[in-house]
Amino acid sequence: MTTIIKNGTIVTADLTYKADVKVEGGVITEIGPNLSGGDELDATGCYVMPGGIDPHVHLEMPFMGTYSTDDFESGTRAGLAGGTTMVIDFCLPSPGQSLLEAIQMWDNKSTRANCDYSFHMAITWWGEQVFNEMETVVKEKGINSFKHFLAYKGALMVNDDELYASFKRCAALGATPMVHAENGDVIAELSAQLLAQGNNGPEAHAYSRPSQVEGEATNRAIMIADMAGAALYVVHTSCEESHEAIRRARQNGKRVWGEPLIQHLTLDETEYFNDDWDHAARRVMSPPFRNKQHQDSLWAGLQAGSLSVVATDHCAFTTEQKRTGVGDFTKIPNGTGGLEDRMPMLWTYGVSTGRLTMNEFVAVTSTNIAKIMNMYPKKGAVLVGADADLVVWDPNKEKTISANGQQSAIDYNVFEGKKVKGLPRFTMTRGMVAIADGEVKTQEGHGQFVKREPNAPVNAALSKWKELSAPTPVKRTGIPATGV
Ligand SMILES: NC(=O)NCCC(=O)O
Ligand SMILES: [Zn+2]
Ligand SMILES: [Zn+2]
Repeated sequence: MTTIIKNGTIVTADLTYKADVKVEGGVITEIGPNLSGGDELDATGCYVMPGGIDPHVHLEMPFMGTYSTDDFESGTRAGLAGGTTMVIDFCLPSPGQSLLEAIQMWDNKSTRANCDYSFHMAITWWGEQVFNEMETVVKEKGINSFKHFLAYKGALMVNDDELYASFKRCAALGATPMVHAENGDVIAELSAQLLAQGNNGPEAHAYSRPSQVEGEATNRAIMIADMAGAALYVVHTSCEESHEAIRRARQNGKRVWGEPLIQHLTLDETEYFNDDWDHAARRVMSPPFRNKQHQDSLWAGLQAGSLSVVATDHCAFTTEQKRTGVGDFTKIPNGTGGLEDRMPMLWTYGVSTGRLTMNEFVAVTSTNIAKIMNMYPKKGAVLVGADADLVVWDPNKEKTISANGQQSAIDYNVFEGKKVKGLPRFTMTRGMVAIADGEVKTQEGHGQFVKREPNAPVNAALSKWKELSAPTPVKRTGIPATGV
């Protein structure tokens, strides 16, 4: 089947120009003026951009005694409705479980995906088996990124010795370690203290995770990665302290990326002070929403390039699930939604306000992610030969975000009432039109797993540099005799 996207303006991470796009067999086969010979999609007045890639989602995630409600079907449908054409989920082995067995479980869940997807592997425990299986995960399973939690003590958290060992293994395999950077020990202490003082509402979740716990853990992870010779991807960077550590590291030549979430960019801590318990609990996530100064820092980081991508950490729980934590904030399942709204929210609050150019928008929602995760230009590009994961973006289309009519399976939306201007006219996943003028035409199971090779250019450059600058013995001529 041949489709021509006609009369649009192509916007990539570095170019803006008028051209038509021909799509055949799921890939882009021609770009140029006046193309014909297929079904036509009218892109008059629209921008034709690489579809969004969300590098951080948790679909049907087993967490805090339950499962996140959006699964690979509803989650990817929500993504497509908002212009996102690929997601990367986290494969989470339970303690002691084989990494390969966990991949099998994630493979089973993801067969329902409506768009392409990939996995990061989480390192949730450490031992010889994990060390050995990491090689198979990279070389045979096509996963080149490994996530480490410094928070969630007693559950997903790993200690510094495990972190250093795993980071070294990642470096040796040409893979990228990732980190959820919050100091889990301090959070556990603060949480117990708050509960003992009668502070048990959702606002105490924010009190228990001040920005210092994030700044400390980010800096620690950066330094440990540097000593291990590994690059580092810091997920959900939410505050100036964490951004500062990332900014400093990058200025010093360290290969570190920071990932703010659309929620942290546009929602703030006052949400937790709402006197409706449900309203506040629905917004409980880690790290919590911050104040305006932290938000300004994140926006500035996207502008300056010290922060690289925008994600959602989509991990959606229903109100019923959130209510598990009535009387004890530590039991409120952590996570919020955002897959459907990331692109329109970032366009409205970023591009339309002049904080980001359109090209920067494409970079942080798609191209930078494809490059860091080593799947560019198959993904994240409008180029001949690239997958036809495209969004025809109408900058004049408007809506007010509401849980009513959303694709996500949960019963509320943390962006409820926000007015957005800039929405998909068409979203195309590997050549298939999944969204057409608001009409959802997704096909369950259309999504395919995207294998990602190790040794991305930056990882390869870093390992060469680390090899050249490794400690070497000094060649001496005059060595005194021993035992004299
Ligand atoms: N972020 C969050 O609160 N939930 C999802 C799991 C994680 O990424 O920490
Ligand atoms: Zn996290
Ligand atoms: Zn997450």
